[in-house]
Order: sequence, then C-alpha cells, then structure tokens
Amino acid sequence: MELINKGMCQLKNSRDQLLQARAVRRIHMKRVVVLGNGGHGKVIQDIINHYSTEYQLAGVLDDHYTSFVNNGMNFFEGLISDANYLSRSYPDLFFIVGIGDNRARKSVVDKLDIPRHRYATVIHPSAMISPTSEIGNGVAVIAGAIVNPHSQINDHVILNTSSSVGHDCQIEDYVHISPRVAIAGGTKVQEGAHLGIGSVTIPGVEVGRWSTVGAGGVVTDHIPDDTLAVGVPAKAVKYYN
Ligand SMILES: CC(=O)SCCNC(=O)CCNC(=O)[C@H](O)C(C)(C)COP(=O)(O)OP(=O)(O)OC[C@H]1O[C@@H](n2cnc3c(N)ncnc32)[C@H](O)[C@@H]1OP(=O)(O)O
Repeated sequence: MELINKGMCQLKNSRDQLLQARAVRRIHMKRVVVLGNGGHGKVIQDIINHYSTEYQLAGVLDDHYTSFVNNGMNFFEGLISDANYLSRSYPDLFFIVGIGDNRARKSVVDKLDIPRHRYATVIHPSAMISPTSEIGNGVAVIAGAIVNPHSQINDHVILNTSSSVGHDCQIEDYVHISPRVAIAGGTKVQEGAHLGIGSVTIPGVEVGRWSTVGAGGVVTDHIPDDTLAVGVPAKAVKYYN
C-alpha cells in the first residue's frame, strides 16, 4: 500500500511539473489571432492549440461573429475588420489569415492595415522544411508538408497536408498547394495559383497567376495566367478573364 501511495505521489509530482513547465512555456509564447473560422481557419487553430511551441491562440475573428468580445482572459472574438484595432492596441499580437480561398485571403490582407512582420507563419511540427529554403510571413504549413532545399515560399501561402515542394522552386504570394500535391524541382507557381488535391508538376514548369490545376491533374507544360487546367496531362478548359 505504501508503495502504491509513493507511486501515486511521484505521478502527481511529475504531472504538476509538466503543467508548471507548460505554464512557463506559455508565458513566453507569442500570441496569435486567426482571421477566419471556416475549415482552413480551424486547421490552423488546431496546430496552434495542440502542436505549436511558438504561438498560443489569442483570438479568432470571422465575419460570422456579430460583435467584438474580449472575454476577460484576453481572448478576442469579432469581425475580421477588428484586426486593425487589435493590431494598433496590442503591438505584441500576431495574425494569420486562415481562409482557404486565395482571392479571399488576398482581399483580407489588402483591406487590413497590418504590417507584414505582424503576420505569423504557423508550421505543424511534422512538416520538414530545408534550412536552405525561405518561408515568408502568414504562411500555413500543415501536417506532413515537405519543402526541399533552395526553394522560396512567399507570403500567405498554404502548404497543405502531405504536400511536397521540390528543390529550387518558387512559390509566390497567396498560392495554395493542396493536400498530396507534388511539386517537382525548379517549378514556379505564380501569385494566387491553386494546385488542386493530388495534382503534380514535372520539373521546371510554371503555373500562371491565379490559375487552377484541377484535382489529380499532371502539369507537363506552362499553364498561362487565369486558366483552369485539368486532366493528365493538364489542359486548359476554362479562362477566368
Ligand atoms: C483540405 C482541403 O479540402 S483543401 C481544398 C482542396 N480543393 C481542391 O483540391 C479542389 C479541387 N477541385 C477541382 O478539381 C474542381 O473540379 C475544380 C476547381 C477544377 C472545378 O472548377 P470549376 O471552375 O467549377 O470547373 P467545372 O466544374 O465547370 O469543370 C470544368 C470542366 O473540367 C472538368 N473537370 C473539373 N475538375 C476536373 C478534374 N479534377 N479532373 C478532370 N476534369 C475536371 C469538368 O468535368 C468540366 O468538364 P466539361 O466542361 O467537359 O463538363
């Protein structure tokens, strides 16, 4: 009985130590507000809440909320436009736009008056990013994503679940690389392009600005701007302008 009591006591002590360590760590964590509470916003919140050692969640803004609330624990809820007030009033807060649609994500960033350095990049711990690659601000790197050497990932990009970016790639602002997309070495994906789930590129191709590659498409040649390309090999089937 004494042994059991001793064991229970040790267990409680180590749990207390763990909780204490977590509390200390939280004090040093940066506070981030997620803009958007839809599917992608929830994935980012999940990473921050359960896996991040750098950020803690300080609020969620979404235009489905009706009024601005600070619940007394300094957790903010309100409209996306309230981010301007938060940015001015709390200089230590960071922000990330958690909206999957590329144009909507850009429109939010354009409307807000938040300096670039206040946008946080949130990275799932299972992602692997070569230290020779550069990642911009406001980027979401979801579980299992891989970035190989000498690639450049610009601002407000989404590298979704289990996607891979090869060596020497350039991924411009507001691009969405969907789950299980494989980008071969030397690919350039221009601003706002969306590579649909499971699509792939062969080495050295370019995907034009605000173009979409349909799910499962294989890009074997340059895709012009504002184009929907689908199939294997991916062919243009629609022009957005
Ligand atoms: C965690 C997450 O969920 S991340 C989100 C990931 N989301 C995605 O990957 C989205 C993938 N979506 C798609 O592939 C969609 O089919 C889209 C976006 C390409 C459809 O775009 P739309 O502009 O609505 O095109 P629309 O549906 O009119 O299709 C145009 C033509 O392309 C065909 N087409 C559409 N998608 C595909 C595809 N993936 N492969 C082959 N053909 C396709 C359609 O059948 C249609 O052909 P038709 O004109 O002969 O009938």
